[in-house]
Amino acid sequence: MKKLNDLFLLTEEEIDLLPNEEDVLFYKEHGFYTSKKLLSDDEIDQLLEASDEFYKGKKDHEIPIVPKGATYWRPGDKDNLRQNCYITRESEVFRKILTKPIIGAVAAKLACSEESRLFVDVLRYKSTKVSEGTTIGWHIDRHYWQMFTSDEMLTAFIPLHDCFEEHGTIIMIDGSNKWTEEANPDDSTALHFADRDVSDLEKRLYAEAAANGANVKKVPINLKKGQINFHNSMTYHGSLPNTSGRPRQSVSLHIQDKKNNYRRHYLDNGNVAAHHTEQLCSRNEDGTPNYKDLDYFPLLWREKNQFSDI
Ligand SMILES: O=C(O)CCC(=O)C(=O)O
Ligand SMILES: [Fe+2]
Repeated sequence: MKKLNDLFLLTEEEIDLLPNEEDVLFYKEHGFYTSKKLLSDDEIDQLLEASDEFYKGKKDHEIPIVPKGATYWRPGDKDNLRQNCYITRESEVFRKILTKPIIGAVAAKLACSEESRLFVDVLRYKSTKVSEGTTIGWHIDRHYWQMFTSDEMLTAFIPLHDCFEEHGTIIMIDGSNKWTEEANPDDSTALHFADRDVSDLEKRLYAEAAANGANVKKVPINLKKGQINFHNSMTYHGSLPNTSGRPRQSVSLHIQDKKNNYRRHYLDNGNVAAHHTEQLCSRNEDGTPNYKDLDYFPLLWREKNQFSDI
């Protein structure tokens, strides 16, 4: 029988791509880390081609329902910012390339975890020279993920081309992963950023910084094709319109660390915090969503010797 271990081997070259101790310390201190080139030009080109096909309607598999609350662009929808959750389920090419062990291994190393599991993904297409609806307001991903126990979940931002400030690349708020929530202790931030007012989010960012006695230092993340930026779920980030002349195309992979689990969390309005993935994944015996359902949340990486046969 094939051992799961065999699926999680890195080549010598890939081992050299892992973050070192200093990189992990940088990540802990600043809340983000930019990798070496983890994807080849050929892999990125395959992803671009697959996304062109996807936007024309080609799907290798279809999710059974588009869950309520999931962003899911369809041809004919407004074209300023296309956002499609579940691309690694619907496209074989995305699935194959983005579940390469090296991506999960880097995530695990940063989170100091023996394992990483995919949580959910979003393919994005930010039209060029369109300002309306293309700013992604300041937020921390944890606000949307209150149904989880772990603060160590993280996101891999993977552009499908060189991605610089002019493309409206992702921007990190340096060190904000260490802030505690002082100024905005309510749950309105749990609304998806697409449903929030950008200037309100800007005000909240500055209020939060002031309450923490910190300055807002915005760090645009310039990435060469194949590089990936990882940010912690507690790090404030956002992005601005794309002025480059080409669409900004990217995928965000949201990743669970090993210890992450479901918890019942009540929002201020009395509702239980719920994520749209819960409409698809299996349930535990007690009826709670199974965030270890390896069908919906595949393993991206597991340290050797952690498990036996599959
Ligand atoms: O694509 C962007 O500019 C931001 C995406 C984002 O918020 C994320 O990856 O968590
Ligand atoms: Fe985010």
